[in-house]
Amino acid sequence: MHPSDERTTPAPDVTETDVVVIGGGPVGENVAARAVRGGLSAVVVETELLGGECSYWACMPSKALIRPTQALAAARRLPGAREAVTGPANAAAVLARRDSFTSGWDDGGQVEWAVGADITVVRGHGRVAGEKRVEVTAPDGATTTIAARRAVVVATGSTPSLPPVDGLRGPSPTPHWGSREATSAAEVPASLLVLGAGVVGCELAQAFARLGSRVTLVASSTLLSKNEAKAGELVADAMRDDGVDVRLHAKAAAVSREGDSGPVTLVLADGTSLVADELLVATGRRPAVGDVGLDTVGLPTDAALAVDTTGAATGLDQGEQPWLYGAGDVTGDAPLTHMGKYVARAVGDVIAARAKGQEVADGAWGAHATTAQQRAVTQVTFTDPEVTSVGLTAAAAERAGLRTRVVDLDIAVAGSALHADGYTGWARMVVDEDRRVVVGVTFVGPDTAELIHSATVAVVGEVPLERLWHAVPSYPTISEVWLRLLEAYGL
Ligand SMILES: Cc1cc2nc3c(=O)[nH]c(=O)nc-3n(C[C@H](O)[C@H](O)[C@H](O)COP(=O)(O)OP(=O)(O)OC[C@H]3O[C@@H](n4cnc5c(N)ncnc54)[C@H](O)[C@@H]3O)c2cc1C
Ligand SMILES: NC(=O)c1ccc[n+]([C@@H]2O[C@H](COP(=O)([O-])OP(=O)(O)OC[C@H]3O[C@@H](n4cnc5c(N)ncnc54)[C@H](O)[C@@H]3O)[C@@H](O)[C@H]2O)c1
Repeated sequence: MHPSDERTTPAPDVTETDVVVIGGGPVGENVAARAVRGGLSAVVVETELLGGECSYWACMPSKALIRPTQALAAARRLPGAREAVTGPANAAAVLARRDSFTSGWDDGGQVEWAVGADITVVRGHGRVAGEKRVEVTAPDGATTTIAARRAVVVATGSTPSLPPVDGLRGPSPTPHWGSREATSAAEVPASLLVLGAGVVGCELAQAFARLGSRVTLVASSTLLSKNEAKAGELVADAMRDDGVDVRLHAKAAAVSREGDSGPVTLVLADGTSLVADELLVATGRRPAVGDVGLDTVGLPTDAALAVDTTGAATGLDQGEQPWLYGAGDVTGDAPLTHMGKYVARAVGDVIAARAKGQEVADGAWGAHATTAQQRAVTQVTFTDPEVTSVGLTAAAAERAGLRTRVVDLDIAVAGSALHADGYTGWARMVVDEDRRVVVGVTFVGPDTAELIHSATVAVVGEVPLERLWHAVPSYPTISEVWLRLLEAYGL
């Protein structure tokens, strides 16, 4: 039973509503909130904790683990502040602060928010059960069916995917940490192997290293390989400075463990044996479509739920009035909280608009279109240095057939020099030469997270370079990098 069950509307009370949302993560919550704002009633079916992965095992706890030691590292870069840092981070205090951000894994606050927003929360496992119907299995095993007058939205998120490595395959893989165990860890292991150097692997490898673990990071290629290559290089350098043993182009062959909690061994394809107290497997996630009843409407249960630009499911005949929608990680598109919530707002709004017979604005950048999913996905990887990006990488722009010009430079402006001694940063601007607008930007460097929104506005606004020139960065800030990028371009 969930701690906040008494604040949750019991399932049997609800048999019909306008919109049923399966999955109460950040995305499902936002779909429901927008639908209610549009005058509809909405039920969210949640099997675990309202708020989803993001609130309890992903964004919030991981960032809470990262931020304190980033502040320490920032102080160490500043003579005058550096001298006041007289010891290592207090790991117990960091973990306690992390606990406060997850509300001790109690979703009572979220349930209260939902109730206040006129959203009905039903505890249980939801499955599509044919057109406009959702079957809910309550925690006690009781089953009920909710009819949706307008729409069913699948927002079930994603689950970790294990690589085909001996000892990790099969129904009972070697005990190890996934991102859940890492972000909710009760203590910092003396040594930690991290398999996978994507966003989860990199953020958590550095976080645990800075909290006192001896960390080995095993990357099958380079670090953060979905980003511009330079980003991964700079993060690898910083990791090494933090004492992380970074293994690039390493292939994992087998994993084993002494008992359930003894030391864990990771054998690489070249025969190298790595041993540590704990192993974090962070090799990606897959859409949670397995047990959601998509087969009852003829959709596959082993692939992401494909959707159009209004979030309506494709692959089944929905006519003029779609009833099945998907949003968030389950769609496989940009698995990020802020992008999922952006889609959620469009989905909630479009369901309400269609219900009222209003015109749907689904053209590029229309109110009901999720155009940014294709053209302006933003992401911050909270390593130190942060890796922040929006839109297309240079390679993606080329693949898209654009005639591009790429401007690269080190971030070395008055603002960055003042920000930290020895500030190391890098910027890339990708310009569509035919339209003379920016289609992609990457910044790598301490505290560039707050800089990326300027780039997002430039990309989404399709601001011509000649007009961007008149956006004057304040002196002395790291934003002066914009002026240098435009000068390097030739303005
Ligand atoms: C370690 C880590 C750190 C991350 N950090 C960031 C970050 O800093 N910034 C960022 O933007 N993104 C981050 N992400 C990604 C982010 O967590 C996801 O993109 C986001 O949670 C997706 O939201 P969602 O609502 O689609 O899915 P989820 O948050 O996964 O929520 C889905 C919900 O559906 C429920 N559910 C599933 N199946 C059913 C069912 N059949 N019936 C009822 N309920 C069901 C689940 O219990 C869950 O509550 C991180 C991910 C990880 C793993
Ligand atoms: N700050 C953020 O925004 C943030 C933080 C964490 C996670 N996320 C989201 O969560 C999603 C999942 O993150 P993730 O890091 O698990 O996935 P990912 O897809 O970003 O990275 C997985 C990595 O594992 C590697 N890999 C796969 N098989 C391997 C193997 N056998 N051996 C070694 N490496 C292997 C891949 O090459 C890849 O680099 C991301 O797509 C991201 O959108 C976002």
